[in-house]
Amino acid sequence: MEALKSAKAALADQRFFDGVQLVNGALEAQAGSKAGGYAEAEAGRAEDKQEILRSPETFLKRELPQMKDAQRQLLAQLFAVRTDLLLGLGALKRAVVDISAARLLAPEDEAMAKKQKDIEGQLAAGPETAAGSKTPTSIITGFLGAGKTTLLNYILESNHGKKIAIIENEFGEVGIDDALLNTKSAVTEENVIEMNNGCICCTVRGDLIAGLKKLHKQTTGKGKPLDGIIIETTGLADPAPVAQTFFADEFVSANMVLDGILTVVDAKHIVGQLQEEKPQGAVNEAVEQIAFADRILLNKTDLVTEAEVETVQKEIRRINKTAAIRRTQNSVADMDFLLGIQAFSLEKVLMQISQGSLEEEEHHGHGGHGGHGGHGGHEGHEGHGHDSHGHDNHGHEGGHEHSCADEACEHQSHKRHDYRVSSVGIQRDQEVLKEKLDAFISWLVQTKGPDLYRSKGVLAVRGMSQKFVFHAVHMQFSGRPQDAWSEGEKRQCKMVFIGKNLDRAELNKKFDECLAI
Ligand SMILES: Nc1nc2c(ncn2[C@@H]2O[C@H](COP(=O)(O)OP(=O)(O)OP(=O)(O)O)[C@@H](O)[C@H]2O)c(=O)[nH]1
Repeated sequence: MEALKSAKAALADQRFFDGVQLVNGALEAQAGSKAGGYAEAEAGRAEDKQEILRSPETFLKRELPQMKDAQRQLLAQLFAVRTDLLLGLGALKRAVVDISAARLLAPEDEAMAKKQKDIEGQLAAGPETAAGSKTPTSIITGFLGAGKTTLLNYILESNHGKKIAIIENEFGEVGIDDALLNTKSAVTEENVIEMNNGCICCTVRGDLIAGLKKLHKQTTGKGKPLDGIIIETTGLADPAPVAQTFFADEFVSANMVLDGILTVVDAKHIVGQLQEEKPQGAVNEAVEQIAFADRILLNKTDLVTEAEVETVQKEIRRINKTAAIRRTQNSVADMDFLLGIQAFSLEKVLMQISQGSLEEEEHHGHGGHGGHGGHGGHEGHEGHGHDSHGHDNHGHEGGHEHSCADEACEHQSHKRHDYRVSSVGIQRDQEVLKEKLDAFISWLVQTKGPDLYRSKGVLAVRGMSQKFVFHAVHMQFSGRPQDAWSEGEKRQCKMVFIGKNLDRAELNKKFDECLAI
């Protein structure tokens, strides 16, 4: 069957969401197929389609006796492929449901029996190893009118077969976004919780926790676990306290995992929004939202020229060098770009940094050739074991880490707006000493925490056979040794910091004090 073949190809390419959608389509077609000899009544077909996606076991127990062998085999394969796709997305609980369905259809298949045992073993191993047992949660942020609700609706309308709940934070007018939401999607009213006490970022984080708890009770507590949660923040919100909730609160960190921060940017207005002068001490929300992003949707590209999009992209790169950028219209992007990105998992940091995919910016220079949509990101780094160049902290960082002899280039850099937010990358081909690293981290978190929006890194610690991997949002730090260095692999340290008023020279100097020389 064509869809099965395509789903297998998607699995091989790690396009997990695409793959899930292909399988869902095929399963729906099977459930709705009169030729299949089941689901006869027209009225029953829509329900069957939902049921085969959401509760395959119930569907199969009822329909199995009427199925022909060929259909059983096809369905078994579809569920087996969807199991692997869900594993790719880290959705362990859903994978168990699917492999159980596949086993119902093909009880003699030993490979499937083994797979079922493995997955159940992983789940039983507890939340630390089974990140998949936590509900992945995405934060959508972006300036007023950028296209956040459009993105939310697009995700909800996509045929991903997932049960996703929404938490919205309204600023000012109550309930507008709620009214705009398309209710024919996977969202049911009971899953929409609005934060009406004002701004989610500073005053109602308690409400967010309460909201998440309520959701958990309404769903997992009733045996109807969610596949995901999306939090849409107001256009004026700082996403940090929302993100920090996932580190700081015990209940939330035990049951939910932050999947990523998606920032929608209005290609036509963003440069003005970024450059808007704020009163002393006040934050520019548009700058912060870009600084925090794991994924950036450069939206409304229909309203600007190609040259303008290029300029906007360069400005974004000056603030955040690691987020992947995708140019969009009406916030339409691949589901794999948006959900299941696991941006906060230590494994992802490790993969991203060890693959060296973050290093291209330096070679491109000029700070602007970053996001070729969907690429894991690009990151400036400080060269190999030597301190970098004479840029001070007057806002010319970001795109100009290299010492540029080109006069025109310098000239251009001095005309640039000073966002005070930039990315600093550090790379050293040396090891660090553990006790000095602890002191560095403690200095970093305590003195720079408020200004440090995002940081992540992979470090080689002397005497440690594993890589020390960390990530942090402001002062919320998470790090641990994982994955051994391979035989012959160069032991090195790579980090990136995104924040306000970052003093590149100071960060380098302090980090160099940790080096084992
Ligand atoms: N031309 C154009 N319009 C778009 C695009 N994406 C969204 N819009 C429109 O822009 C307007 C604002 O979109 P929303 O999705 O409501 O934006 P938002 O970020 O949720 O807005 P707030 O809730 O006010 O912060 C709507 O009228 C959308 O239809 C796009 O790519 N091109």
